[in-house]
Amino acid sequence: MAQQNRLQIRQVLQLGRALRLVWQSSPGWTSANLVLLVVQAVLPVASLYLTKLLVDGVSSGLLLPDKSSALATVLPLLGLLGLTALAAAACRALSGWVSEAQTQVVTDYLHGIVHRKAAAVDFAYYENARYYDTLHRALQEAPFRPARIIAGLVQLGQSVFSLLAVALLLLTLHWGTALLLLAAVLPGTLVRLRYAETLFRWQRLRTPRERRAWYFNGMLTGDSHAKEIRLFDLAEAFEQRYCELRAELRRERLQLASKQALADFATQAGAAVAILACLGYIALRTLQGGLTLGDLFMYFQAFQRAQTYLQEALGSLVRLYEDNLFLSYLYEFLDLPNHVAEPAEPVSLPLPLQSGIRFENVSFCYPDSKESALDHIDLTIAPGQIVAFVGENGSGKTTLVKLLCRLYDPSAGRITVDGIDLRDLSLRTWRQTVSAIFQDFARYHLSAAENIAPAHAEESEPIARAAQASGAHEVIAQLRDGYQTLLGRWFDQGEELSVGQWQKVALARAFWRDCPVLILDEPTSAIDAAAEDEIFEKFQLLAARRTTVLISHRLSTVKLADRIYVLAQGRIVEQGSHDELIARQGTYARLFELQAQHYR
Ligand SMILES: Nc1ncnc2c1ncn2[C@@H]1O[C@H](COP(=O)(O)OP(=O)(O)OP(=O)(O)O)[C@@H](O)[C@H]1O
Repeated sequence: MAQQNRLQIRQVLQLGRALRLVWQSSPGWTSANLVLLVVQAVLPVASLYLTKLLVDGVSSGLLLPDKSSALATVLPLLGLLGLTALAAAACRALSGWVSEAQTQVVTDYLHGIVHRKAAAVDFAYYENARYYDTLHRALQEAPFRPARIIAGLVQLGQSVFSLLAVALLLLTLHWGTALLLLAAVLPGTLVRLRYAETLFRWQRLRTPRERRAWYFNGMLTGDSHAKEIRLFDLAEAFEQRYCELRAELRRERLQLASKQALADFATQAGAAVAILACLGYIALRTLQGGLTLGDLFMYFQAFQRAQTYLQEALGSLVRLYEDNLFLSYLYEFLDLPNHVAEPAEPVSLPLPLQSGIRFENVSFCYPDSKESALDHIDLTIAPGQIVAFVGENGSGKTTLVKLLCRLYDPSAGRITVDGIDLRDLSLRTWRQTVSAIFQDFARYHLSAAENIAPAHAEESEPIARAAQASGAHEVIAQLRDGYQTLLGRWFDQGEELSVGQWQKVALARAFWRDCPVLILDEPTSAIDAAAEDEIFEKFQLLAARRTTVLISHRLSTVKLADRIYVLAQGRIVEQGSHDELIARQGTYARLFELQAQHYR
């Protein structure tokens, strides 16, 4: 409990971090907001004082024989009051506009921060459910909490400034009024603080269920499951599970909302009692002749306003506390550590490669997993060599290339390139050295050219060359606008491709980056046999200068590799050229024979 409290206090103390974010995103708008804040605080007090002068002017005018002479006092006061009201209205409008503009800027800025972090965190996080909970909470809270913090701070500033001004006025009546004010507002505020904490804790616990509900929602409304949902008649079952989850969350949220309603009632009731006591005192003093009618009016108003300001100030504090608690979700996300770390002093990698890539006794176990996915792997990939990995599902082939791409670091052993540990190269250097296509390749709903070279779509020649090598050129040439055609059906004018055509485009992307190391994880699984043959014919030319790692279940493709490694349960069980492995009559030969039978 004490630890929890300490944690929460630390979170609240991070208000500085929220303010820094707001300031960094929009210094100009923040300054404008501050100026408006001060002006808006002063205007109501000026208006109160002018009203008092007006009431006193009118009441003393009533005693004069020539009533019209009182107009000389009253009319300018009326004019000033009108000007004050006008200025207050202008400030309110301006303040609304400034706040809106600032909210937009801060929200976009925050999204930018989240995007950069999401792209920079270890890939491992994307294979971890807890990360998605954290990301989900950050995405839910990041866009609007800082804007609410700004609004809360503006409100707090306005209320505190106005309160100070009015409190000074009230103290001229009696010091006890300040105590009455506090007694009116404090208890309800404390209850609301408690409620904010309860809500925060609940929100944290509900994330997995909420994400599950979103998952069903996504399946019911997205395109990736639309076929199966119709064919297997899954809509009703999924809808029911969605509704159950939502109903459970709704029930819990409503319980919390009723607690909040109680807290609000406590605030209001306390305030009503205090107002009555104070108003009674002011009326009594006026009847006793201690106050003029103008004073009566001014103090009545001042007390009511002070009570409103105090309530607003404490309400803003509660909201700030709550917003800050919820912003801790964003900080939790932004502070996620990377385990695949950049070296303190990166070593440079001279190209072309000399001795090649070595796995030295490499073992790997996925985080939260008990079984090793790779077990004491030792192998060498010479520069310019085509090396293939084969093995049954789950034998560790993709894990091996994930390590090679440094999406993960080995749990034991090391991977070297020309004798340099991968961990000593800067991530950027290594990732620029490697190009890859994975089984779950991406389909960008962008133009065909952007699909091949996402950030260099204007480089038409190398794009076309890569597309020719992968067989994508023939596909793209038939599209309405060639390389400028938008692919996919997400956006208007987009043209959908078949799975194999998409794969050819993804393969072109891997070819386009003229990197010394090329990784092909099931690159032609959806491509027809004739096209595959052609691709690999061109590919041998293309790969001549490159070190290539190929994963494929099609052993007719694997045949072309200089060296083949057969994996089973994370270990290398056979290795050699195609002919050597066939001669050995082991697992590879058996698998090859099995596949060949289908074609006889
Ligand atoms: N993110 C992960 N977290 C935990 N375990 C994983 C993860 N990814 C894969 N594994 C496990 O690691 C082992 C090796 O998986 P890997 O994907 O490397 O196999 P593969 O040989 O590429 O299989 P396939 O031929 O089906 O693509 C499997 O037992 C798998 O269950």
